[in-house]
Amino acid sequence: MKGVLLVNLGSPESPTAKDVKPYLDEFLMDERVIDVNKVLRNILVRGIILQTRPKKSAKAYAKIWWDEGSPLIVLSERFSEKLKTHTDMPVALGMRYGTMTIKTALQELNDKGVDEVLLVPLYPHYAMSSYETVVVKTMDVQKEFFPQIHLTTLPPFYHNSEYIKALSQSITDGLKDFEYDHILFSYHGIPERHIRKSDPTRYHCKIDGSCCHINSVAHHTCYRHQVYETTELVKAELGLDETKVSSSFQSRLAGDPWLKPYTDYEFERLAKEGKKRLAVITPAFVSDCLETLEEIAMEGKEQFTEAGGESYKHIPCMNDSDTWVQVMADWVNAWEETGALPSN
Ligand SMILES: C=CC1=C(C)c2cc3[nH]c(cc4nc(cc5[nH]c(cc1n2)c(C)c5CCC(=O)O)C(CCC(=O)O)=C4C)c(C)c3C=C
Ligand SMILES: [Fe+2]
Ligand SMILES: [Fe+2]
Repeated sequence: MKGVLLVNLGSPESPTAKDVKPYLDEFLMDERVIDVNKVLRNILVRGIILQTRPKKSAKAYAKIWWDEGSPLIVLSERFSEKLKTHTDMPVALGMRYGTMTIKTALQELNDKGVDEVLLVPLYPHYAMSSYETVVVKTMDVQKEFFPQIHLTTLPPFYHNSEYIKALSQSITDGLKDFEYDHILFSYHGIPERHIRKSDPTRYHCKIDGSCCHINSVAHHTCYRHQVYETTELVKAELGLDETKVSSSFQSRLAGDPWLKPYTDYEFERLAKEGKKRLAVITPAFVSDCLETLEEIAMEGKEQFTEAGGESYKHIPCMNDSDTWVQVMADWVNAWEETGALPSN
């Protein structure tokens, strides 16, 4: 029997430093997130970052936490529950980090008699720190505990036309009551080094924008190419004015250079350029989370208005919108019926 495994990033158990610390430990000790050798990673993460970050992160989580729990978890659960009403297959939800494990979710499917699983990493774009780590972890768990299960993985869907239409619809809905001067597409950042590491040709990705429009096999795993492609396709779908749209990268940690331009610098630049009314969309995330609700909706608004901006709107992620659930249902049901996976 076929079944679906949805996997998102995960959240701490509660917005306290005590619970944020083990969550961040698991997250940042992932070799695909902080990709240095184990000894150095240990020093960096446990000796430096975890000394101060849990307290700071817990404060941020406390600002966005809901009565039901972490927004990312609650919204992923709502999405999963809605998807169940659109398919005959069993659907389970797991998280890459934290207590809602991939193993438990696979066990749930296994107990229902599922032996063919469609793995759906809940990320539109490929990055070693998001999509790839979910795939590798799920394959490891499957090999060790569920060797009888056959796994198929949904490819990154950043350029799929149904996804682009659903994302565009969410922008149209989000802008119903908001006149904008500019729309900023703010994607989660990654270190530039990750782009080079994920380039199978080892020479294509230059990170300066000179490569992303040249056709290459490297684009299958190039986060930078994929996010710019999403922006371009949405621009075309909605007929947006070229001068009123741009992309940027948020959520960087200190250290090596991350993908530029940085979102917080863009808030200032756009305000100084005279853009008074800014809408921000965060398409690297399908569910709202700390990075959208705190960093963009709260902090971003403050940064933009302090720099001279007047009105600001964060457009929510697609979350459990009917349109987005229907798109996912069409993909998983097509796989159930014919084995086909979504293409462009
Ligand atoms: C080296 C550090 C990090 C990389 C690389 C990274 C990539 C990356 N992350 C997401 C999605 C999310 N990240 C979230 C939170 C978060 N991310 C990092 C670090 C890196 N992410 C940290 C330390 C944190 C925790 C919070 C903090 O202390 O700032 C979240 C939110 C989780 C939640 O509970 O709400 C998401 C989602 C992607 C898609 C990605 C690569 C493209
Ligand atoms: Fe992150
Ligand atoms: Fe590129």
